[in-house]
Amino acid sequence: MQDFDAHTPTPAHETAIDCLQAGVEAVLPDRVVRESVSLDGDTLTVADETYDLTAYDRILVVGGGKAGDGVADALEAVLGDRIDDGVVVTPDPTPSPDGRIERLPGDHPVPSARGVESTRRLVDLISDLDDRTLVLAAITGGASAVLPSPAEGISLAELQETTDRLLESGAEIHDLNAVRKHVSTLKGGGLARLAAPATVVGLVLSDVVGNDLGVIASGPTAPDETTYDDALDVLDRFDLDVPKSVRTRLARGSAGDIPETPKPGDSVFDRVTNHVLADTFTALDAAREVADERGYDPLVLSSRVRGEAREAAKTHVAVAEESLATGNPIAAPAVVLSGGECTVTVRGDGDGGPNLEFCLAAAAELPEETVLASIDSDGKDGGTEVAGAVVDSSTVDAGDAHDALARNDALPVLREAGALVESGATGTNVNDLRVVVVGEGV
Ligand SMILES: O=C(O)C(=O)CO
Repeated sequence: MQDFDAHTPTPAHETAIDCLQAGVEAVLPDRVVRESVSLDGDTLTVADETYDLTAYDRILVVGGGKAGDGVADALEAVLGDRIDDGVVVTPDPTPSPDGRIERLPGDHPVPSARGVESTRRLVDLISDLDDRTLVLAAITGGASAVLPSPAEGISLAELQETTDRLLESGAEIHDLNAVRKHVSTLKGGGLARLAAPATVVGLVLSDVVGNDLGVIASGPTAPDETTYDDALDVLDRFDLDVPKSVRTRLARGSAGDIPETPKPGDSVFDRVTNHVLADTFTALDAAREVADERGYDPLVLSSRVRGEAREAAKTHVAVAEESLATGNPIAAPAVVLSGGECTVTVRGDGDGGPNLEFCLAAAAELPEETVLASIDSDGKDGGTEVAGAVVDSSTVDAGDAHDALARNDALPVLREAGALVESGATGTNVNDLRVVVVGEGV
């Protein structure tokens, strides 16, 4: 991963960026997998579980998402020629160093034709397995779009339109994925169902608040707690105008004409174990250490902040104000950290994403002696090519900020102010990471 590129005129700005960089480095798949997966003779250990490899004739690696490539690299490094075959689908696939795991392309945030083709290869690999096969599944955020397999009767164009509507709606990921799980074959436990009776071990990097396995990447290896009715309810609640084929499928499912996704207790999960190897808290913990080393009092406010980005920003400004005024919840100089997944309800046609909106809204109200930065850990906020921004009370004029927010156009204003944080694709994906440095730079 390249060093973050950001304007850091003061030590407080530097601290903010260094905290974020350390946070992302702590959740890079290579580091995370090597910390949790090891091979000793014929014993494979994943987190606290061991697998006797003499029980298997074949070991396959499948999966995908934004961190899929890194997970595959690390597994190749740990398992070497014990891996027999594999297909991993990611947005920017790099050739496998030893060619054991095929790396194929998929796209995000909207699924693409090449993603469908790549996923078909993965499906072919895991169809018809026996109980002497071990499947290691890289489950990482972004896979809902990167790894598409539209259900019968739904075209790619219809899946793309449905994804667009869902993304624009401001719906949270639980709702979004309740729909996606019911219009595709691999999601909602579909991968586990296809691979049964093989043993499936999910290696999960969570980008979902609360680490709900049924939601991360739309839960290909996890039981689905949602139903066709839930998916229909999402369409109604957000007043979503989706293609007829999608509504028809959900209605038929709701009427019992199409089988449900596998639920908790279903026998397809008898040989499935999922391990969450890293999440947002892992990143915040590393950021906290950096703040501590710099002489700040660190406080992890929450790894579960969600809701409309511009509203969450106000809460973070309020925390900074309180810290300066009364020393609560922590006295300055302090570093307040948070993570989570904010959303944006798109009303304008500008450029931006949740982290950019968060920063712009905060910049309009931040007290002096405060620096705030917010990034998407994957390095691309919303549909932009930038990770996020770092701001202080002098970054933007409050009126300009409000005008840009009304157009959902945070990117140009923050670019003009020289406030962008650029990292390129980081190769990993947990949630958004935020840092507020309150008080003088130490
Ligand atoms: O579903 C996805 O792909 C997400 O990014 C959430 O894990």
